Amino acid sequence: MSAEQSPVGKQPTATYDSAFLKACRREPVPHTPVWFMRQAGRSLPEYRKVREGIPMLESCMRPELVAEITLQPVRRHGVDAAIYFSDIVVPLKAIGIDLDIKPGVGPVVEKPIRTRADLARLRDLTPEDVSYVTEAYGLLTRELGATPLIGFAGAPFTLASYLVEGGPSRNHEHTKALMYGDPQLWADLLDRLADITAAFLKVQIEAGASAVQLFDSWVGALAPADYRRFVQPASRKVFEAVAGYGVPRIHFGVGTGELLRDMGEAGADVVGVDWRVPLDEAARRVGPGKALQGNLDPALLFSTTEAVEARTREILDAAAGLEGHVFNLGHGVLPDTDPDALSRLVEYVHTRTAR
Ligand SMILES: O=C(O)CCc1c2[nH]c(c1CC(=O)O)Cc1[nH]c(c(CC(=O)O)c1CCC(=O)O)Cc1[nH]c(c(CC(=O)O)c1CCC(=O)O)Cc1[nH]c(c(CCC(=O)O)c1CC(=O)O)C2
Repeated sequence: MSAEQSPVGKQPTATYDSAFLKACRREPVPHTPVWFMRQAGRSLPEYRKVREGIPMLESCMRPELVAEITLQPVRRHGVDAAIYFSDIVVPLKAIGIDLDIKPGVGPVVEKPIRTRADLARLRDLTPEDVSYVTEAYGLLTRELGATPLIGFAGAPFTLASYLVEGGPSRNHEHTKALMYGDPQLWADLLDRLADITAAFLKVQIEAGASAVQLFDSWVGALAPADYRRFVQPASRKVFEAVAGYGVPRIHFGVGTGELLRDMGEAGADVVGVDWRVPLDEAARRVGPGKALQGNLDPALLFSTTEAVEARTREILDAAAGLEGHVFNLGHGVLPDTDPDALSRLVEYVHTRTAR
């Protein structure tokens, strides 16, 4: 690791000059960088082994375990970036919301948030609430050398959906009932969540995150006009709060083909695209001045190597004219994915795009 300091914070120059961060900044790259959402986790036997008997949320609070799990896919696949091992509900747990991650279900909130009185339960997040995060970043930045570490958080809409529904939801009916029925309470709820999310991202950047990704996984459930009215102000507040650090800000959601421009305009430097929109079309929708990330259908990894490579070539061709491209899946690695298929994919993208 170089002792030289980069233009951004305490980041070593070798990290600043990595292919991943260059692509995010829309600079020329030696090869297209690759990482995968959910690259750590259940697809890896070494993850299942170290997680044995430890509940998900507890594992997120043990710095040594977090560091080990975060490093596993970097060692195995040779990806161009690590993503901090955590979950989008960790900051909510840290401020005392009574929630758990139930195996096979996902995050479940004991008492959903639906009234003005409930808002008082959403207090500010302080660095002390998540001291284990700062500690784990310290371990990780030492181990990772030049490999950038991505921090992340859930966006206000997606967090609100979990809090209002009380768990994962297909139709978001309680969330939408609140949003349309009491716009002022909704705006106040999203504003609270924006402050909590911004504070959580700041902790991660100050501890060494080289980039951050804001997951608005479920916002594709909204029409563009509703997105702009009910969601964009809070997402913009999060992005503005971390703008001064100068680290790339990635914004991602599923089924967001109609929202790509608005999500970019919320303040992202890099817009994540799922598999439903080809990257050249996504670039037209997003407009100039932003890099794109994506977008292989994660289910394709259950097919043949030939099928994966054929679709990957199409993606790389569609990305050829982009200002910056980070290769990723269109959503997270599915739990039963063959890890060797992921390793082969990294190798394939690197070889195909070597300049
Ligand atoms: O309802 C669902 O489909 C998933 C809900 C669910 C969440 N955490 C969860 C679950 C249960 C599960 O995955 O089985 C619970 C959860 N979160 C995570 C894991 C580990 C794994 O997937 O094997 C797990 C499974 C826990 C276990 O091992 O039992 C870790 C996680 N969540 C997340 C991330 C960030 C990333 O994707 O890279 C990461 C870190 C991955 C890494 O370090 O490589 C983010 C996350 N968690 C969550 C969401 C909301 C979107 C969604 O609901 O799909 C999102 C954002 C997204 O993936 O779009 C909520």
